[in-house]
Amino acid sequence: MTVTEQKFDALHKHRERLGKSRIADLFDAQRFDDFTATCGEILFDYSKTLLDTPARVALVELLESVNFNEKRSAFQNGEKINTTEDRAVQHMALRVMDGREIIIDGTNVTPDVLAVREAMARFARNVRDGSIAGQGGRFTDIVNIGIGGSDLGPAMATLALAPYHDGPAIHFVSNVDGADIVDVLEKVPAATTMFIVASKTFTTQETMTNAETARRWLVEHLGEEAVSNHFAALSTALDKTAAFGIREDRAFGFWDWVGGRYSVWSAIGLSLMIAIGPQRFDEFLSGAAAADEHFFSADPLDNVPVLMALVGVWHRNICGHATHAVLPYDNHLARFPAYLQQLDMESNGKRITKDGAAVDSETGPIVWGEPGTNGQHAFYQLIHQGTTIIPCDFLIAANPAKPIGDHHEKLVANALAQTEALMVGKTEEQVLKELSANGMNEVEAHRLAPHKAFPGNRPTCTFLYPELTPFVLGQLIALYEHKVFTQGVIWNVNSFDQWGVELGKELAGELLPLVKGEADGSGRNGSTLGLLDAFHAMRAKS
Ligand SMILES: O=P(O)(O)OC[C@H]1O[C@](O)(CO)[C@@H](O)[C@@H]1O
Repeated sequence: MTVTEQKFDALHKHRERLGKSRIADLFDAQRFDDFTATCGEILFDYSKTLLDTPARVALVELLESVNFNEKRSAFQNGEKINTTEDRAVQHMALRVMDGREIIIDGTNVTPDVLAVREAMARFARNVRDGSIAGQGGRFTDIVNIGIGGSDLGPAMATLALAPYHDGPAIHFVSNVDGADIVDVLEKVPAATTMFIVASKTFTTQETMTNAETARRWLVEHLGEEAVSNHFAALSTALDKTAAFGIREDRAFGFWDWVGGRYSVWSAIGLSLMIAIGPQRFDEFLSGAAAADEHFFSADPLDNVPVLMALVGVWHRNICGHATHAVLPYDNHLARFPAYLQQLDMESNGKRITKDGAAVDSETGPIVWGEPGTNGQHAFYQLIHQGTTIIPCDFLIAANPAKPIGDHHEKLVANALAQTEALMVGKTEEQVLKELSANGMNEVEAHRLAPHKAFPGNRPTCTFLYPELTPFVLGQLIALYEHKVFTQGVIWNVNSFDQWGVELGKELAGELLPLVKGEADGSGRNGSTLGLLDAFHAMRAKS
């Protein structure tokens, strides 16, 4: 047994020791202080989990057994930790605010980072004040065309920071489904619309198809000469942006050490910067930088992303919980769960270790979620009474984005009520007592009681922050990024590649001629052939 296997084994023993213990029974006067940590003004509460002090000690020992400090330093120092693509991983360099040196491959990348950030800020300011204008005057609408990390980050953050939005309207087009771009083109005025083509590789099928469609539409409305003024690009492949016809001074670059799902801090954040202005964008970066500082310096028990990771490993590997729900009680974070799906599942959805062997423990959980209170009236039934235990993250702002009446107090009361109900539950005896107090006869009360009882003992973590400012949003995202990194270290997987998306892309390329009816499918499986035949028959009828 390796040392890490021994540590996992010890954790399983802690789970056995805790047996049928109730989370609620772990509470004493100290537990809240002891099982919370802060990153700046963000409070992370993991006291409503079935972890006690000895189990937590064992989790920290697990972390030590994988040489976490050494691996975190390698990450921080720009070593090529993305070993299957031979790349460093340094999205933290994009949020350096003090001009400090960041060395990658022997070169200080900070001057280039700052130069692009400054060029973006100039461009954003000029677009916002109208000194860069379209054929019809000041740009009223910006359409970001991108997918995955080139869409989810800016789309999530632009919605999250809606209260700070004082620039032109921003639209996001990602899907190759023509409905996505057509819906947007139907509502934007060509003469005052700018298209930002966001693609790290500038080869992604969905994005390039949408970009070509946007280009054709613009040319139809305004003529070929409009393209240079109505298009910008964000990419690591500046040769390709030029080939598309995008002016050099409208193409903003970044680097291969920025993963797509970690790229909102780079030029990919341009649409967000145009929405909220460069100063607010800097605050967003500063929040992430503050979370970096925290992650790279705090001791494990004070380190929020490390604790998030350890709690997650406890739930995934030791308790066997396969999914993880993210439940923002903050409507502007509606896209946060989708953003985290890519961040977490594309990073740690792996079955092979960094050494090329099959993993011997479960890796990334299924991440999902919706804002509260909406989810309460949809899927919370299963979280409370279903057969699967789902650890949840609740996110709560102390202050509302849009104060009105007592909405916010009601929202917060609901969030706290859910975490309490999930932990405490309600026994059949309690239900029986309530029903008979309400005058129900005994037979009927006994018939209903099992349905109305809640098992409780369902774990939750809560993030409480003063208000969803650009700074806090930057912090929150970076905390989850570093959680994902830490779990990747524990599972010994490469959190920075995504080969699992390739096969589907290849097959889509092969199938396109069949879908277009330009080739026959001999040799393909019966289901795909059957579906193709049915598809062509339906198309022929319409
Ligand atoms: O920015 P690009 O190169 O268009 O890629 C978009 C997305 O596609 C992926 O490579 C997965 O298909 C993501 O990792 C990435 O964010």
